[in-house]
Parts: sequence; C-alpha cells; structure tokens
Amino acid sequence: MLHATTPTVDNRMTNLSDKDRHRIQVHALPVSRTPTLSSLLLAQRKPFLVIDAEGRIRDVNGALEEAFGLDQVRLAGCSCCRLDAVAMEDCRHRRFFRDLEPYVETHALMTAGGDIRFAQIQGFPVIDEDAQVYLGEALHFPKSHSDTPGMVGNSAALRGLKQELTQAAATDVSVFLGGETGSGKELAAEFIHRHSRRAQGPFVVVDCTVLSEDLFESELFGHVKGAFTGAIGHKVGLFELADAGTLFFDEIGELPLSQQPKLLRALETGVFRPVGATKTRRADVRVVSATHQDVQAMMQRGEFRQDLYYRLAVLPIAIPPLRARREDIPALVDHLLLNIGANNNRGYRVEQDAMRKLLLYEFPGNVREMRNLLHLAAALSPNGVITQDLIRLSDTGNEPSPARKPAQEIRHPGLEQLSPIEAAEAGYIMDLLQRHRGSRTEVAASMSISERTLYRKLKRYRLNLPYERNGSDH
Ligand SMILES: Nc1ncnc2c1ncn2[C@@H]1O[C@H](COP(=O)(O)OP(=O)(O)OP(=O)(O)O)[C@@H](O)[C@H]1O
Repeated sequence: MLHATTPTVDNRMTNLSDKDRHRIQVHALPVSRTPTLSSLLLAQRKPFLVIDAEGRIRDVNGALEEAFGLDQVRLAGCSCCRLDAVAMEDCRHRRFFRDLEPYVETHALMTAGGDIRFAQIQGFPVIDEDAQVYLGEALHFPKSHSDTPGMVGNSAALRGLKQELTQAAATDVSVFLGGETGSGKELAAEFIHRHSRRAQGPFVVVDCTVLSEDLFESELFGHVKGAFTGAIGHKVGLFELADAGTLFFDEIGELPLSQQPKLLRALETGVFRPVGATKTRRADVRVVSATHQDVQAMMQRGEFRQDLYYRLAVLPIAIPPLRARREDIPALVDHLLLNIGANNNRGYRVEQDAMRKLLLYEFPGNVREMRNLLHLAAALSPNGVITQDLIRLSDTGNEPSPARKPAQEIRHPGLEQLSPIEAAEAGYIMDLLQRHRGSRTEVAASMSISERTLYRKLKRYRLNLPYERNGSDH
C-alpha cells in the first residue's frame, strides 16, 4: 500500500510510521482519460502525474511508471498524501487547489524498491475539456553518481570531448556546454563534476524550463517563512543545496531575460539573499550550464544577456552530435541493449542489417533517440533478435536537412558488404567530407591520418564516386 502512494511530492511520505501506513487508502478508480489529459500525458517526456482536487492520483505517464517501478493501474485513485487532518492541511497539493499557483519544489521520494530519490517537481494547473481543474506535476530526477554509466564510445570526437571535459574538471571555471538535444550534455556536466575536486559534494540540476519569473528567486535562493502568500516555512534554495558542489543549469537559454541580472549578480559575488530575508548568504558553487539553442543568435536578438553569457562561458565546450561520431554507434547500441536487457532479464542480439540501418541514420534526437528506438525494438522482438524491420526510424531523421546531406542519401555500390565497423567509418568519413566541402587535406587532418591513408580508405569504401557525381572539387 505504501508503495502505491509513493510518487507523491511530499517528503513526509518517507517518514511514515506503520500507523500512518494503515491510514493510506487506495481507491482503484477506473481510469478514464479525457482527450486533453491523454495528449498531455503523451507529450511529457519526464515522469508526469495528474492529481484531482480531492488529492488523488488521477493518471500517470509511462516515464513515471518506469521511474517508480509501479504501474498506472495501481496508482490511479491513490491518495497523494497522508489522510489525517494535519497532513491534509499542510499537503502541497491541497494548497495548490486553494490558490492554483504553479510551483517548483525539491523533495525526497520513495520508489517501489524503497530507494529514496530527490526530485525537482514542477506543479501547474491542467484544465480538461469539461473545465475540470487538475494539478499536473512533472518530475525531474538529477542522476545520482551511481546511476552514471560514464560516456560510452571511443571515436576521435568523443575522446577529444573527454579530454576537454577532464581539463575543465581540473579547474573551477564556469563551463558552457552547447549541443543538440539528447547528445549527452547532462552526462558531460556530471562527468566534469565527478572528475573535479567537488566530486564528493552535491551535483544539483536546475531545470531552467520550469523556472518562471515568479519562481526563479525562491527556487534558486530560497525564502524565509512568510516571505509571500504560501511561504509557510523556510525553504533552502538550489544555490545553497549545491554548496561545495556543482550547480548545473540545464537549458539555460530558457531563463527569463528579467531574471538574468539576478543570476549574474549571484555568480559574480557568490552572495545571494533568500526572498524575504534580511541577511545575505554565501555558497561555494561551481557552475556548468547547457543549452541546445543558438545562444549567439539569442544574444543578437537581445534574448540573452551578453554579460551573463561571458560569465557562464569562461570555457565553452561543444558536444558533437551522434551523426558526427558514428563509430560510437555499435558500442552505444551494445551498452543500451545491455541496460534494457538487465531491466527485463533478457539478452539481445542485433542483426547486421539492423546495425547498418542504425549506422546510416541521422539521429536528430541523438543518443536519447537511439535509446528510445532500441527500447521499442527490444519490446517488439519476440526472441531477443533485433532485426532491421524492428528499427523504426523517424521521418525527420531521414530527411535531408538544408545544411547537410544525410549519409544514407549517398549510396555506394559495395557499401552493403561492409562490416558494421567499416560502415561506421565510411559514414564518419562521408560526414567529414560534407563538413569540409570535399577537402581531403582537411578531412585527413581532422582524422589525424595522412592523406595517403585517407585515399586508401576512400578507394576501399568507394567514397570518391558520389562527390565526383555531385560536382565536388576533388
Ligand atoms: N556517450 C554516451 N554514453 C552513454 N549514454 C549516453 C551518452 N550520451 C548520452 N547518453 C544517454 O543519452 C540520454 C540523453 O543524454 P543527456 O540527458 O545527457 O542529453 P542532453 O544533451 O542533456 O539532452 P537535452 O538537451 O534534451 O537536455 C541519457 O540517457 C544519457 O545517459
């Protein structure tokens, strides 16, 4: 019973006595998803739940089921918090239904296995087509060190990246990570933290997509009791939580312009004032930030402050997209399938055709997209063999982008006979040829090989043909 109620946003749940446990009632409601709730649940990548005005869990998405090891049928109808009068009075969800104000809070939650996990929770009103008001809660789990598998791959691009991250970790300067969605920015931020002198300290993630103007200060700097309506207790901000550790601003491009000077001030002075407090506080944090957006363009449009950018980007590091390090694909596939297999006690094998399909795909959603499509392929496979028809690629990843030609458009007689590793190398070289507009001197230099070796590889993979056909300059 306890487990059925654990994905609440209330850390008091972790302190339940046996007596309290008996008070928790489970009303297994038939699940009736309205179209609005269904599409909202489907749209959420992060663990997400919907709570009704009675304080009962109405519905949850698949990511939440996975995070807590509980299924939706067991959760629907469960009370969100303890049901005694005092707890109900203080219940965060009930307070929400009094003022309908969005909130962001950090809480300790318990999984079905009894593990405690810290989650940053964003609560906001959700209205269905019958004008019924619900509370929607999105949960973000900063990964703990033990969850971090390390960065898989041995391509030149990934080795170069690890070297840059290791150098960054040896300093205490602010690092700015740029890269496409799903390319591993959060993983890179954790890598820096784990290799730095702060490794024993906390790694605190600030998800800037949920920091609205109203929430920014109290979430980041905390507040004192009575600072504003609803501030019923003292709250420690994320800055202070990260003391002696690393503060990671994820999707920093989403930070409202109006709040940027406040962050800049805190970063420059190391001092901040909780909302409603008379005294300032100090925290010793190392800052890493990341975004998939083009910050230079944002600064030109006046959407991001230059002074803040230069404070955050003392050391800018670019995370290469997966398609620029195709040699990593086989190792990543193995690693991800091992993880998937460990979760469901199965082993998987990838057929050559399936691997080739992956090697030639563009991966607009990078490693996250690969993980998702392997999840699906594994679920569809009746016998643990991943065949090419089980690899369901998205159309966007197959469309040529205006800036670059996808590798699979360049068809080579004979490429089908290559081993997966050779096909990976061929794909990698094709990418480089496109990026360097066909200049073999530049491609050889960027691969740290001689031009003669590059010529041999081009001949072997028959990569000279399409470029000649397309009127390239070599
Ligand atoms: N080199 C890698 N080795 C193993 N796993 C990886 C690697 N790169 C990314 N991943 C995995 O891919 C997923 C997405 O990575 P991550 O969340 O770090 O990306 P991101 O760039 O921060 O994404 P977003 O821009 O959407 O926030 C995670 O599950 C991460 O563990």
